[in-house]
Amino acid sequence: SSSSTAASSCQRLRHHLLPSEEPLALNRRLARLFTSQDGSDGGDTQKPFIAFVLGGPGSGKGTQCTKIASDFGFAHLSAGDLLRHEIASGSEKGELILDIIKEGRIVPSEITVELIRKAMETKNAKRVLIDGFPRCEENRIAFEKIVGTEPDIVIFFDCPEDEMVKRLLGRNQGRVDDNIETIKKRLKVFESLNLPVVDYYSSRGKVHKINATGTADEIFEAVRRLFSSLRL
Ligand SMILES: Nc1ncnc2c1ncn2[C@@H]1O[C@H](COP(=O)(O)OP(=O)(O)O)[C@@H](O)[C@H]1O
Ligand SMILES: Nc1ccn([C@H]2C[C@H](O)[C@@H](COP(=O)(O)OP(=O)(O)O)O2)c(=O)n1
Ligand SMILES: [Mg+2]
Repeated sequence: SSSSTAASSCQRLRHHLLPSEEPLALNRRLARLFTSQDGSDGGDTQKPFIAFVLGGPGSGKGTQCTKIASDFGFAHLSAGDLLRHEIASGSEKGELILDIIKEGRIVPSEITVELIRKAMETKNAKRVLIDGFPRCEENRIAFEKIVGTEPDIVIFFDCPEDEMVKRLLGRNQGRVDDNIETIKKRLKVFESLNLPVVDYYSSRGKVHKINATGTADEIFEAVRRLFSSLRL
């Protein structure tokens, strides 16, 4: 929005301010008004509501995100899909990403965060699900630095390993990493690098743990309860 709009808003808002109010307090109040959650500014200046969606490989992140997106009006950004899209583009960066994904390892944060940042900018959505990210502390710190914000909530889908393995072996999407050797590596990487990120957000009171066993519909009942309880 242009500065003239801001200036006229400023004038319109003067009567909300006390005569004695300090300029700093005035700026703070204006900033708050312009970032209010009422949706009146079309999403341009407003910080989106961000949910990180975590869980082991095969825990059902993608499946549940599709449902959340359609029922609660979220944009769904899958870090894995963004990386696979880069592979499919045939770029040199894509070749590097493919080599890493085949090994079950984590792609350098600057690559993934840049893809997420661009996708967030393009979608310009008020509510965003970031699926499969951050996968490690390095991912988390790079996001905070480059995007300059933190998630509002973190969803963690808790699923036993044997169930995850069963689901991944039955996924049938032709993925280069859904074979038993790579799956074993991904599970190790999940435990050693991704669980610490969940612990970090737990200590900050942001994690909502959901039991990810049962049918997709049963799990979504718990997910629906959670999202219905949020002030979005
Ligand atoms: N609750 C569930 N029970 C059984 N299979 C499931 C369930 N949720 C998802 N799946 C299937 O398991 C596989 C992995 O699910 P997906 O949503 O891709 O998980 P993630 O994104 O966490 O790897 C997919 O083939 C999906 O259809
Ligand atoms: N933040 C991320 C997300 C995914 N990746 C890579 C490494 C992961 O094993 C693959 C696949 O991720 P994806 O989230 O699609 O996989 P799952 O849905 O958990 O089965 O992509 C990454 O390097 N960094
Ligand atoms: Mg997925």
